[in-house]
Amino acid sequence: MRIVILDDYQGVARDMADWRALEARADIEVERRYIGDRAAMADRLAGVEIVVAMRERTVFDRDMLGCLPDLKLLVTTGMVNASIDLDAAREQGVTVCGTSSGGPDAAELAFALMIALARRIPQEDRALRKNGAWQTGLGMTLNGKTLGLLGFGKLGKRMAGFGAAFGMRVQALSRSLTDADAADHGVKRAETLGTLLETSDVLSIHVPLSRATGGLIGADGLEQMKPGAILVNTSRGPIVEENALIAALRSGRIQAGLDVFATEPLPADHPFLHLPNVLVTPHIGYVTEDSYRVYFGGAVEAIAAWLDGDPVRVLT
Ligand SMILES: NC(=O)C1=CN([C@@H]2O[C@H](COP(=O)(O)OP(=O)(O)OC[C@H]3O[C@@H](n4cnc5c(N)ncnc54)[C@H](OP(=O)(O)O)[C@@H]3O)[C@@H](O)[C@H]2O)C=CC1
Ligand SMILES: O=C(O)C(=O)CO
Repeated sequence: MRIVILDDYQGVARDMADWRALEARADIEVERRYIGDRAAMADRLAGVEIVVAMRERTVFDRDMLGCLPDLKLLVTTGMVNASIDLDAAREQGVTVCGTSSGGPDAAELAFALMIALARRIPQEDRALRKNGAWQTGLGMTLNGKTLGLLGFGKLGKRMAGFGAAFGMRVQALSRSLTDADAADHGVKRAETLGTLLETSDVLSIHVPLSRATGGLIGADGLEQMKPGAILVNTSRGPIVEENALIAALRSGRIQAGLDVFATEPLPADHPFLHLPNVLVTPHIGYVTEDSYRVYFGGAVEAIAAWLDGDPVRVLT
C-alpha cells in the first residue's frame, strides 16, 4: 500500500501527527513540490492507493481520476473541496473523505493584511531596507473607519469582532442576513453591494466562489470604492475581476491585500508583484501550525479508520 501526501511544501506533515501506526501498513511518501502539470501529477500518483490532498490545490476531475485506476482513498483537509469530482470518484469506487477544519485562521490573515496596508507596513519596511528612508507616507487610522464585509459566515463574523475591537464601524452584506441578525452581531446590514462598496474604508471579501460570486466585483464596483480604500481578498481570486483590479491598482485609487489569485501559484511576472499598493501572500489563510495539526491528525485518523473498515467522514 502506498500513501502520498501532496502539497506539504514545508515538509511538516510527518511531525504534525503520529503516523507510526500507518508506517507498519503502508509506504508513506511526502511530496514537497508544487506539481502544477496534470500529466506530471498523474505520473506521480501512478500506482498509489491513498492520497492526502491539501484543500483545492490538485484538481481531481473525471480525467485525472481516470488516470489513477489504483486510487482507493482520497483524503482532503477540511470537509469541502471544490476540486474533486465527487460523482466521478464514487463511480470509480474512490472513497473521498475529509478532516475537521483548521478554524478561523483566515480571518486573522485578512485582518493582518488590512492593518499592514492601513499602516503602510510593507511600504515602510521596503523603503527602510532599500535606502534607509525614514517615513515615506501617511497611514490610515482604523479606529472610527468603516469595515465592509462581503459575506457574513464564519470568517465574516470573526472579522466583525476584530473590527469592533479596533473601534471600526462594521457593515455586512450576505443574502440571508437580516437587520435583526446584523444587530445581534453588532453590525449594520448593507442593503446592496453598491452601498457596501461606496461606504466602506476597507472591504474584506468572505463569500465562497460560486456562479453568483465569480466576477461579482468588476470595474464598476471597484470604481465605486472610496479613494484610498483597502480591498482585502482572502476568499477566492476570481470573485474580483483580475484585469479590472490591476487597472484600479495601477490608477492608485485603492490598495489591495490579496491571499488568493485567479492563477495559483502566482506567476513570477504577475503585475500584482510589481505594484507598490498591493500586499500579496501565497494563499496562507489556513497555513498555521495549529491548523496543520488538525489537518494531518485528521488525515491519519481517516486513513487508519478506512484501513480498519471503520466509518470515515465522506464528502458529499
Ligand atoms: N485564504 C484561505 O486560506 C482561506 C479562504 N477561505 C475562503 O473564505 C470563504 C468564506 O469562508 P467561511 O466564512 O468559512 O464560509 P461560510 O460558508 O461560513 O460563509 C460564507 C458567507 O457567504 C455568504 N454568501 C454566499 N453567497 C453569497 C452571495 N452570492 N452574496 C452574498 N453573500 C453570499 C453566505 O451567506 P448567505 O448564504 O446568507 O449569503 C455566508 O454568510 C470560503 O468560501 C473560502 O473561499 C476559507 C478558509 C481559508
Ligand atoms: O479552506 C479554504 O477554503 C482555503 O482556501 C484553504 O485552501
